[in-house]
Amino acid sequence: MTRIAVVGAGAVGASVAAWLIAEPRHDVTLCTRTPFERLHVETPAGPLDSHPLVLTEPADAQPVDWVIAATKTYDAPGVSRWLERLADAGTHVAILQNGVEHRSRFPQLDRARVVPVVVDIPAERHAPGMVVQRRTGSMTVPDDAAGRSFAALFAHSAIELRLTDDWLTAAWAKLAVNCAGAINALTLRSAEIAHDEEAAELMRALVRECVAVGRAEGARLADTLPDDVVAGYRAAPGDSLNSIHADRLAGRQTEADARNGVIARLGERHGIDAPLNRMAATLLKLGGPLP
Ligand SMILES: NC(=O)C1=CN([C@@H]2O[C@H](COP(=O)(O)OP(=O)(O)OC[C@H]3O[C@@H](n4cnc5c(N)ncnc54)[C@H](OP(=O)(O)O)[C@@H]3O)[C@@H](O)[C@H]2O)C=CC1
Ligand SMILES: CC(C)(CO)C(=O)C(=O)O
Repeated sequence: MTRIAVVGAGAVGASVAAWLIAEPRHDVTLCTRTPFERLHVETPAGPLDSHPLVLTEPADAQPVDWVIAATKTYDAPGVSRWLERLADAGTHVAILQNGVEHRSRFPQLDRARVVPVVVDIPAERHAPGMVVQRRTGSMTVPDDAAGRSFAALFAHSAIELRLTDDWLTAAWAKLAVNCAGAINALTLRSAEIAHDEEAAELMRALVRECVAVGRAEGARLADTLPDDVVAGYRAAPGDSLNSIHADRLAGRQTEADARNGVIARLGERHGIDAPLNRMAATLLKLGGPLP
């Protein structure tokens, strides 16, 4: 039996947990903030239903083989409280979050046992334990021992696991998609807004800043990325909500710093200005959660 704890059973955590639970050799515990009894995930391959063990208090947790952290980036301190109970010297920790700072959010962990995961699984949470996974999607991890063990956990699942020897580039390419999502969060309009040429041009401009800073950090990003990102939004179902837009609608804090602010912050290290991403992060912060 592989003991797995999923910390944060929201849109991504619940989707991933549902697939992990479907493998009988996995002993899966959900570590949540809001309790629920039934986990129901609508996946492109059909519904996955289960009644997993759900803990809400770190004090009740025991060490496991794998911790899968899938909270928002700003909830990293809450994850660390769970890790104090869930992780011992043999535990691996996978960080399923957006942004490019997966490892630096958890400096206390042994680098060899951390798997930073680029998640491309569009999913929406409708109620605690009730999630719609829009696409089967993929997860990209470094092609090292820990990354390969993480991928093996999903061998039975429909989620595609990609191993890469250039995780930095994968993370920045995903950040390019996410930084453009600020336009959805600021206007409160779903993916369809990318068909508006003025909005699309703003998305491209945000991505151009991301490309400049990402390249300075060492990522190999294509010149076509700004157009590719807009094409991706245009190809998505018009009503899809990205997670930062969903956060605003739900009255939650947003990941603006991890998705836009980071481009301005890291840009400063290289003398590259990223005023549009700085503005997006500032407006999302000052705009705060909707009432
Ligand atoms: N949704 C998506 O389509 C995608 C999201 N991502 C990224 O994945 C990450 C997770 O996003 P997403 O799943 O959308 O987020 P959600 O807000 O849907 O889920 C986060 C979950 O973490 C829980 N949580 C917060 N603090 C704690 C804590 N201390 N202990 C236990 N649970 C806690 C929340 O609890 P509560 O229920 O109480 O709020 C919530 O259920 C983000 O970095 C996001 O950017 C990446 C790709 C796609
Ligand atoms: C762009 C998307 C939907 C891709 O999985 C995402 O990362 C998010 O909603 O945060």
